[in-house]
Amino acid sequence: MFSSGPGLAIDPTWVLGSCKGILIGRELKVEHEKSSRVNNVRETIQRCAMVVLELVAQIPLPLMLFGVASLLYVLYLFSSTPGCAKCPPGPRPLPLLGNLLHLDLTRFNICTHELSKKYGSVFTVHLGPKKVVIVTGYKAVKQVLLSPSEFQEKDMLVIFREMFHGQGVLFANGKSWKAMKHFCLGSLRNFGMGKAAGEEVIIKECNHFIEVLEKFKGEPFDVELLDASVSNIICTILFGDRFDDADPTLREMLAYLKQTIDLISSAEIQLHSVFPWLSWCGGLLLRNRSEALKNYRFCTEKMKVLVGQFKDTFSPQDCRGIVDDFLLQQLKESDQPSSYFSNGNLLGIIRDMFVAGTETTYISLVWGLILMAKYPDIQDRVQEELSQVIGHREPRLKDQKNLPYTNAVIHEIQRFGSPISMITRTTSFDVTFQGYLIEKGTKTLLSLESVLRDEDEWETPHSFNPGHFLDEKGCFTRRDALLNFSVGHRACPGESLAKMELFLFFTFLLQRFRFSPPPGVSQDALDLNPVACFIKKPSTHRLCARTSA
Ligand code: HEM
Repeated sequence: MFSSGPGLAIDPTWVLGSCKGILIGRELKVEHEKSSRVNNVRETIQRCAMVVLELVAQIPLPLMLFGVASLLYVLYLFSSTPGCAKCPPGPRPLPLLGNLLHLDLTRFNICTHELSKKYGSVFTVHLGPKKVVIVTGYKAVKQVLLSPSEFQEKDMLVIFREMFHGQGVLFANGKSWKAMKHFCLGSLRNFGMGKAAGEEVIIKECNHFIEVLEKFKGEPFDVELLDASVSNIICTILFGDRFDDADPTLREMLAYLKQTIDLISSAEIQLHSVFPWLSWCGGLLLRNRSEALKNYRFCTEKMKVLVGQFKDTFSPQDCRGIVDDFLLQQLKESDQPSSYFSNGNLLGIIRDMFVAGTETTYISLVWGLILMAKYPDIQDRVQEELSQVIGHREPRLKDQKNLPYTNAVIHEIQRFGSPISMITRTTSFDVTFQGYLIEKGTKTLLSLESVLRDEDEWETPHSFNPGHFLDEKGCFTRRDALLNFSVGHRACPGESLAKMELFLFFTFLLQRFRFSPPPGVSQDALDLNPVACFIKKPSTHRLCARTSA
């Protein structure tokens, strides 16, 4: 995915830094050695690369930049407009670099918005030599998502293929994905979603987080503290029990998850996805890639230990959670050589549920608290409604229908602060879409952000406005264009669970606390611009939570 990641723009300081690193003789590391023949070829390429880089490094920088710019300009002038007449339109690409120099990928959503104004809701850009079709706006994106067969497969960053090998759900395709998605939906229903037991698990975590916040006595706290409580919900559903907040396994997994998301957002990894052959230069040029792969291997080892403990204590009569449910299925299909219930898929399911079930919900909640601190009038109205309808007792899911304003605010938080701004697909065959030809295997980026900010669907798309979800009588009203969980065959299987979590956490916290910016920071100064990242995260990190009167 190329969401609002900080981009493919090549930072010259980074390139020079890497060259310098090479010249001072950093040791060559060649990853994933498969055969000595391949190694020899790689080593030769690396040696050649070093020689070339040494030569290039001797050229004065201004001269080198002038040379590269002139070469690209000449190539641009002599290149014919690529693509076919029937393909979606788009800016004219440079040879090799495509539109990388036109696109500010640290503001990819804004770029996409601007390009869609010029070229329409379906257009082509070239990320390096790779042609990518971008689809924007509610109508076009929904049409792709609900297409029966045209855009079936998910397209993935190269690093995800290297890490996950098509196991699990999130980064899988084909028959294995289908079997695992079916399992996830069924097992989530059994152990979490739409059940009283699921509600109890969430309420336990809400009360736990309230205790954590009370210890700050109104002093500023780091919103990242929320991640352990949110994560413990999916951990309980997976493993049958929560981790202590300070448990080293939980802390390490959360830290590695955050670090890996930042690494994957880096220019290096985005660049690698455009030019996969860069990995032939080993760990030298792609240190973030090596670091992300190392993190992933570390987490996989941790998960293997956990799974081992589960296998040792597994009893088919007493399923503790999704992991046991998987082991039971594995046992039932043990005589079927083609079964998808493999150990690899078990690790994949745990990883996907942990990642998707933690980061997205936690970020949505953080957006919610920041928005309440920024707009105290809206916070007042929510607290007034909670006090009238619920009073001092604990909120419950059944209260939702009696809290129209609070419900509208929670839905608007999901629209305004949706963590996933882009999803990817690829065409399974040549497709005619909205009159354009999209050739087989074309990477297709669907901008969910453009749906959630579609000017034809939302009255004030760029402002936080709970009125989007209220009718003229003040009753809560659903909006079809709220596609933050996606739709169609790849839609989020955790949608119901996430909605339960958002409602309960939000009402528990707002009933108990008044959220405000830290001392010295005004409401106006609270920054609503997301940090450029693979996942759309807010940049503010500290807030105050004072006990409500
Ligand atoms: C506010 C919270 C959440 C949001 C906004 C969200 C959103 C999404 C989106 C947009 C997708 C991609 C769908 C696509 O490619 O079309 C997705 C996939 C997925 N989500 Fe969520 N999600 C959330 C919470 C959760 C939770 C709590 C879980 C786990 C229980 C979860 C598990 C998954 C999985 C396993 C997939 C992959 C589905 C597939 O590829 O078929 N998500 N989610």
